[in-house]
Amino acid sequence: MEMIEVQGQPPNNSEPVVLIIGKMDGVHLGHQSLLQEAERLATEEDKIAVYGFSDHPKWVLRGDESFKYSLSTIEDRQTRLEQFGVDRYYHVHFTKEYAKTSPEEFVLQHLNRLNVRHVIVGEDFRFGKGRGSDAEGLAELCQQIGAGVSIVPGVQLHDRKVSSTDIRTHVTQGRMEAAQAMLGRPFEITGVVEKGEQLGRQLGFPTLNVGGIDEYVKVKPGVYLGLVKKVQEAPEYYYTLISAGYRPTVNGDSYKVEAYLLDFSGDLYDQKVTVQFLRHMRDEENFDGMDALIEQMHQDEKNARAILGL
Ligand SMILES: Cc1cc2nc3c(=O)[nH]c(=O)nc-3n(C[C@H](O)[C@H](O)[C@H](O)COP(=O)(O)O)c2cc1C
Ligand SMILES: Nc1ncnc2c1ncn2[C@@H]1O[C@H](COP(=O)(O)OP(=O)(O)O)[C@@H](O)[C@H]1O
Repeated sequence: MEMIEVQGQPPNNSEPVVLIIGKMDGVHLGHQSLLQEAERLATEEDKIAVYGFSDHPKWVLRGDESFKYSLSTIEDRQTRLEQFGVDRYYHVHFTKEYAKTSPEEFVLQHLNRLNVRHVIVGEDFRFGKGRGSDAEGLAELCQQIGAGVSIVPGVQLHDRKVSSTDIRTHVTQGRMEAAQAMLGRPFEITGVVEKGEQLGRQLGFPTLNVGGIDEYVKVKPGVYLGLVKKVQEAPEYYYTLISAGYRPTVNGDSYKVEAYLLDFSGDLYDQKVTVQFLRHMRDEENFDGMDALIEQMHQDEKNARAILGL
């Protein structure tokens, strides 16, 4: 997929595009409905493009930490959107300055450079300085640049609209099944295996430490059942016990995600892995000594095997 970095105005473009506006964090069921609409509307000549913002406005403008972290990195979004037929991603740098763009400037100057045939947004879309305009306002302005607009209704799940905000809350509360229901797949993070303190193998539970995951929302500290995928040409999956948290028993100092792969032995250092969270098994505990921790880890493994039929 083509990736275009945008600071302020996007570059001129000649090929016709069907454009979806939104960060698409997580590419959840609601986003997937916008993607289906794009597939439906795009003709042979059209490119399908996403106009996505780099950071959440509530983080950039208000410093609200709960909007700092994401369900997906830009690489994750790229991979996923490509699978849904997207040809191009405009990665728009959302800054305090950019937030001053008026609705008119956004459509008549920015979008007007893109040769947009059709724009697709969700029904609650707001845009422009101070969230000044909405989907209807977009439709009116787009008439002036000869682009059609589709306003796609939100996807409902059990009386709530599927949203990235709700999914982030589910993840931080350890509700992995609920997150999965809204995403249409398990919540996952991708990173590179780093060296830890080499304590795991002494305890009989070697764990790979997943590095480079600072952008992701932090799952609630605890033990999870999940999968590890080795990201390579022919991916391999392993059932896994995941420990996420601060490791109070061993005086851990920072938040870490570690994975103990069932029925695996080998070296995974420096490999790229994806960790998928399937279900929360228990909260993280501060054990009185290593023996109690080891005993509990054996129990965790037993519980996991029982669930998986291993
Ligand atoms: C199944 C499992 C459960 C764990 N549960 C806890 C826990 O409840 N409390 C805790 O402090 N650490 C827990 N840990 C983390 C261990 O303390 C950690 O894996 C160990 O210190 C090894 O660290 P290292 O990989 O950096 O060497 C758990 C690890 C695993 C694999
Ligand atoms: N079943 C397994 N699950 C996770 N990692 C394993 C497993 N078997 C071997 N390993 C390897 O051992 C490393 C973890 O060993 P550990 O003693 O916990 O060291 P570290 O503290 O560096 O993570 C992993 O990064 C991986 O390369």
